[in-house]
Amino acid sequence: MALMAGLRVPARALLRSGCWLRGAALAGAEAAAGLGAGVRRFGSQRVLVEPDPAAGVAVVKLKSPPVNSLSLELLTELVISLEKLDNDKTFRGIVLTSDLCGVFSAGLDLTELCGRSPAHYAEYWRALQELWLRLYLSGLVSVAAVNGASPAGGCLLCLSCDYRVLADSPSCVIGPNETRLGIVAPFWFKDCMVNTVGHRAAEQALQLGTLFPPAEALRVGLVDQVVPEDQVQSTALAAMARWLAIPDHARQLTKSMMRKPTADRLAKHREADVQSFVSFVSRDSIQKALQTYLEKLKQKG
Ligand SMILES: CC/C=C\C/C=C\C/C=C\C=C\CC(=O)SCCNC(=O)CCNC(=O)[C@H](O)C(C)(C)COP(=O)(O)OP(=O)(O)OC[C@H]1O[C@@H](n2cnc3c(N)ncnc32)[C@H](O)[C@@H]1OP(=O)(O)O
Repeated sequence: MALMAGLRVPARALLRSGCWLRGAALAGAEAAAGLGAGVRRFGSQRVLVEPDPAAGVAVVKLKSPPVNSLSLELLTELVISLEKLDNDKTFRGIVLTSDLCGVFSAGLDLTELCGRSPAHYAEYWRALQELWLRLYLSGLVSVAAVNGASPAGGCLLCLSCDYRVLADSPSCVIGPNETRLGIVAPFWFKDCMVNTVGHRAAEQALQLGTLFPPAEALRVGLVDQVVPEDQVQSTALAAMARWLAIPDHARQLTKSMMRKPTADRLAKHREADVQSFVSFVSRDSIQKALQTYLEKLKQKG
């Protein structure tokens, strides 16, 4: 741990801030490329939105150090940003990526699932459902530029997008590792897996809690492209251009036809799903398993 301005800041977070410095340099490059002129970044504390109105695309960056775990705050801020972009006719597509080095998203924030009240668990789960439904059914083209590890809930975010580009680095693992924590992915995560990689591959990955390295993720169809780390965003933007070449109304109706039945399974039973989660996560055995996992993570650090 390093001490900074009276706050305990993990050394890893300071290292990752190297990415933010690189981000500042990139901002200069963007300005030089014309993005700066009259185009302003917006967003919130944990979600940075870099709009390119001329292209109709916004790059949405998760920036909740140290690992972009999906806290209630991050979920809420992401929903708000997506809603804003969905309702703004300027935009036809988003690239979802991470502003941190080496991590796309660590999945659900385990501190939200440990030692809290049933009311808190319910609020948290509703926020996660809201984010998934909004992203999964968004009329915008969504491309995930997966520039870091993306376990469990991080993988769900990627699967909710239309297209996935993963960085070719051994640390960039992606997959549904829930069972390894002693927990169970919700049925709508399972459905997303099945829709993406097929029943057999999904069943194996979900039961075994597999975290796929890039080449395996590509082979199984969990991601669509694997490219060198420094080409993830440009490749995502190139993919976006291909998707944007299709008329919106035809693509959107097709997307809805493909995805609505899956989304409706949750939309029609949201409250039952909340209650099922609350009773599952409140069990002593699950609380113990989550605490133990969280402690192991902290000791590793
Ligand atoms: C009946 C059924 C009904 C409904 C469904 C029921 C239940 C479903 C319930 C839950 C579903 C959950 C899905 C999930 O997403 S669970 C989360 C799974 N995520 C993980 O396993 C990832 C764990 N993290 C890592 O593997 C690594 O941190 C990493 C690869 C992402 C990054 O590695 P680094 O070496 O770069 O960083 P670390 O040193 O490991 O971590 C830094 C720091 O961050 C803390 N942390 C990491 N991950 C999480 C997390 N997910 N939540 C909270 N905090 C996390 C870690 O402890 C370190 O903290 P300190 O700095 O030491 O304090």
